[in-house]
Amino acid sequence: MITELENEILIEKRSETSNCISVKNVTISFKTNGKGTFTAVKDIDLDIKKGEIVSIIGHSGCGKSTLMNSISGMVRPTFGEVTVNGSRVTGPGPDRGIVFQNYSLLPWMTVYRNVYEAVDSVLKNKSALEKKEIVEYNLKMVNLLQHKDKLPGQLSGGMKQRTAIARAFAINPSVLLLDEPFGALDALTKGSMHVELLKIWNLNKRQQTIVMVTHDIEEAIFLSDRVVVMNDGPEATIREIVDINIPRPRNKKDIVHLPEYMEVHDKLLSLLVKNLSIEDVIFE
Ligand SMILES: Nc1ncnc2c1ncn2[C@@H]1O[C@H](COP(=O)(O)OP(=O)(O)OP(=O)(O)O)[C@@H](O)[C@H]1O
Repeated sequence: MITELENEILIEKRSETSNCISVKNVTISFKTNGKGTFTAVKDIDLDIKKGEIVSIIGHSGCGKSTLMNSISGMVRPTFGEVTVNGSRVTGPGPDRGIVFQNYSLLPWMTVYRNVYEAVDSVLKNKSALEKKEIVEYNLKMVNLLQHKDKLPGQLSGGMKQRTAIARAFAINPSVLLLDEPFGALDALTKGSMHVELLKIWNLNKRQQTIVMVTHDIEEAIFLSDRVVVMNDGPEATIREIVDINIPRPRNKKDIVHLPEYMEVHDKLLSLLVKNLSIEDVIFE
């Protein structure tokens, strides 16, 4: 007879070996206006295990969103394939919640309605009361309950982004795809959203797979198990995948003093920043 805890560990161990997302030999080219093609990313191979948090980092325009969109199903690979939970991705699906950098809220619906519609279309077997509770819980989490009746046009950039985050969290998908989700937020809100994200991940027994595009090295280290560093495009490839071996739970204030943190921070900086210092210019 095994205990509940042993059972959970067994499940976790089993899931550690199974890939949730598999990007196989993916190349993505776009048609350009002048009848040519532009290859954004080339020959990408990336396996992400169930329950992993993986960040994608790289310079602006290198193809992070393109790679992410091949997982969300918004962009079809020109070559290669992406599978999620064993099924080939052919379009968006309710198993993947997405937060874009440009919010993507429906402008004619209130904050409450934007979240409710998503919950209503995905969690069909919940009662109306349960759906209302889920929406309110998630709006409270992002501090927007008091603004629930506003339209997107009446919100600040950060508030729009928080609405989009609440909407993605509310449907509790097995895969959460976050494209610079916290980019528009002030440092304090960003910090508390990081904690909320990890809280939700823990509540789901760390079984939810999270892929996040970011420009923020500290954010990537705090949240991730691995950081995928991309080369510049066109024809961008994966430059290196860096493991973040910092034990969880992580405390933002404490981890920065750990040798593992400093080592991985240095490594990411040197992979991403070409010139770490500038020569003083001497005017004669
Ligand atoms: N639909 C499209 N048609 C043509 N080119 C595209 C399309 N989508 C993306 N690209 C090009 O692909 C390249 C990668 O774009 P992508 O948005 O993936 O970069 P990114 O790394 O996410 O950038 P950022 O960090 O600035 O958001 C860019 O050169 C972009 O212009």
